[in-house]
Amino acid sequence: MFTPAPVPAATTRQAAVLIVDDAPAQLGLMRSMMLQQGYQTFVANSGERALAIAQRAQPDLILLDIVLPGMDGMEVCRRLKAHPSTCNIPVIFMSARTGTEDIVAAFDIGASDYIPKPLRLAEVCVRVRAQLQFRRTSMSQQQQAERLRLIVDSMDEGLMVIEPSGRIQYTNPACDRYLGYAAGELAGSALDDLLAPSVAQEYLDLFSQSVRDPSSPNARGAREVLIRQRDGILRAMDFTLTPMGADQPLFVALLHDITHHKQSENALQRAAMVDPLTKIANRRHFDSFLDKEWQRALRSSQPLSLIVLDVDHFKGYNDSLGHAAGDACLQQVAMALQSHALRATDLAARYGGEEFVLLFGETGFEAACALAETIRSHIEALHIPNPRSATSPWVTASLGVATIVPTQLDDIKEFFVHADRAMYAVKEAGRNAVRAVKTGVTFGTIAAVIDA
Ligand SMILES: Nc1nc2c(ncn2[C@@H]2O[C@H](COP(=O)(O)OP(=O)(O)OP(=O)(O)O)[C@@H](O)[C@H]2O)c(=O)[nH]1
Repeated sequence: MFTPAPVPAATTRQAAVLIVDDAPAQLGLMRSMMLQQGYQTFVANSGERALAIAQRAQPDLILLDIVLPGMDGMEVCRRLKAHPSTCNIPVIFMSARTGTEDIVAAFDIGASDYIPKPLRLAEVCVRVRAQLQFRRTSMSQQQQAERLRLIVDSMDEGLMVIEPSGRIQYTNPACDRYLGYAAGELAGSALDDLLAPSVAQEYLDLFSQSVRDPSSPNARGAREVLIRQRDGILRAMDFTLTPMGADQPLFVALLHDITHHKQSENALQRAAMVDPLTKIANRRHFDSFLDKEWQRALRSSQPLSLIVLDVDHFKGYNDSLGHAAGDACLQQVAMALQSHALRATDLAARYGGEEFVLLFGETGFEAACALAETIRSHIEALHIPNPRSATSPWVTASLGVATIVPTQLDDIKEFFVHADRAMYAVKEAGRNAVRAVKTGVTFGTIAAVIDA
């Protein structure tokens, strides 16, 4: 009689085999052989029992006789394959029926192997071992695939698999979440449904270049893009693209949401442009705004007007009412100024201390003088008491206005100096008034000073 050598423990550890046969002698023989091989064994002498044990014990393999009392082996196999908890257990049939039809039918219902009876024990052993080995390999592949799926599903970064045509093949849950889509909804969409046409086209060019020449260094790329969410809102993302190197040319895009980063960057940028006390534009913002408007006026030959405004007797205000009241007063003045600079080409700013500036694009001399006078009377009408002022019981301001139609021969600093000088002239003349000057080569080299 054949006595197979036990298989090494490492390959048989914990492998459990269910043997199903209605002949007790056969069952006993098979069992001792499987035990000898180092397998854990379960036995059943009917189909019903086999199903119950399979469900409960979850063996790694079932050796199944076809001819059984009651439910036959074929039906047992059919039921095992129909049940989610037993469908992956390999079934090896053992039968004296060796006709082609029987064998084909067995494989058709999901058998993994078919051993003819009378059994040759050595053959049974190697077939069992081969099936267990195959199961172990495919289970570890499944586990690996499952682990990868879990990683991709739980990633915080969005992931997209894209075909060279720009068709999206797969998106992970983070990507769906970022863009507001249901699971699987994005599969089949085109990249240009999500990106601006020019950006999508750049990627399509990159895809075809990468397919033509996979070693091309440009086939990878990380950049900041705006991606359209399902609701149409654009979202800033870091988009990193990598060719997958699979049989089929595919690209993996990683999406990292930078909306918050962008928001704080924008907030920082805004903060850098705002005066912290009055919340209107600061000097730096004003200077760059003046530069831009100057260039625009140069191109359009439109007039540009600048008002320099200084609060009168403000030292006295602080000295009598305190620095905190002084701050509140500057805030009120700032709000009043802001309310007169409403167009996109206007800007009111705190230039420093109690000095403010206003720029009015496309605004001529008369309009600027009228505006300055409105602003002066607005501040006076705030009726902020200034007990130490020699000019008025209320807080007042002195305003200098300069208007220019700039040319290449004019100087932006000179323009500012003219407005500043006009303001100082008001101070010298008694404060709480407006003085205006037309300046620059267009109006003549001598500035015309006009009391408004
Ligand atoms: N409360 C407060 N005071 C400020 C601030 N910045 C500047 N000042 C004060 O503004 C005052 C300006 O005083 P001066 O430059 O002497 O001018 P003035 O008293 O307004 O006199 P005239 O300009 O000649 O009418 C100083 O006392 C500064 O301390 C500020 O942010 N808050």
